[in-house]
Amino acid sequence: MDKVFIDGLKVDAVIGVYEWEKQVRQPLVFDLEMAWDIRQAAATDDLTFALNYQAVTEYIEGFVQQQHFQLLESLLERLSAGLLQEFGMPWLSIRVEKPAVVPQARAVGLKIERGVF
Ligand SMILES: Nc1nc2c(c(=O)[nH]1)N=C([C@H](O)[C@@H](O)CO)CN2
Repeated sequence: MDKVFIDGLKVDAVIGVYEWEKQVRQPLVFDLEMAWDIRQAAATDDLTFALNYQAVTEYIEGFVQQQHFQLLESLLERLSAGLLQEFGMPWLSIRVEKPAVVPQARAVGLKIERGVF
């Protein structure tokens, strides 16, 4: 299956389990791979038949800025469910980094896959 990707999407979010984290916005960085058969878009040269990565980007920005979760797990589970429903891709892989929150590490985070590949 073909894949559409978004790499290094930075969105500021209120997220974290500690009290100080509920008072500030922290950067999150998302990487996505989304399964999509690109052949109809390629044959017609028509965005209507493509998985529009600009629209996906704007959906993620809106979702993350409106939600206030403690755990990255909660954010990714709900965000991936929303993306599958809104855009109809059969499968996605989504990775989120919280840079610089754990001083010993460059970044921490998680990666999940949802849907059927
Ligand atoms: N698996 C997870 N571990 C941790 C999370 C998380 O969301 N998922 N969050 C935190 C804190 O909020 C972190 O930002 C600071 O240590 C800790 N561990």
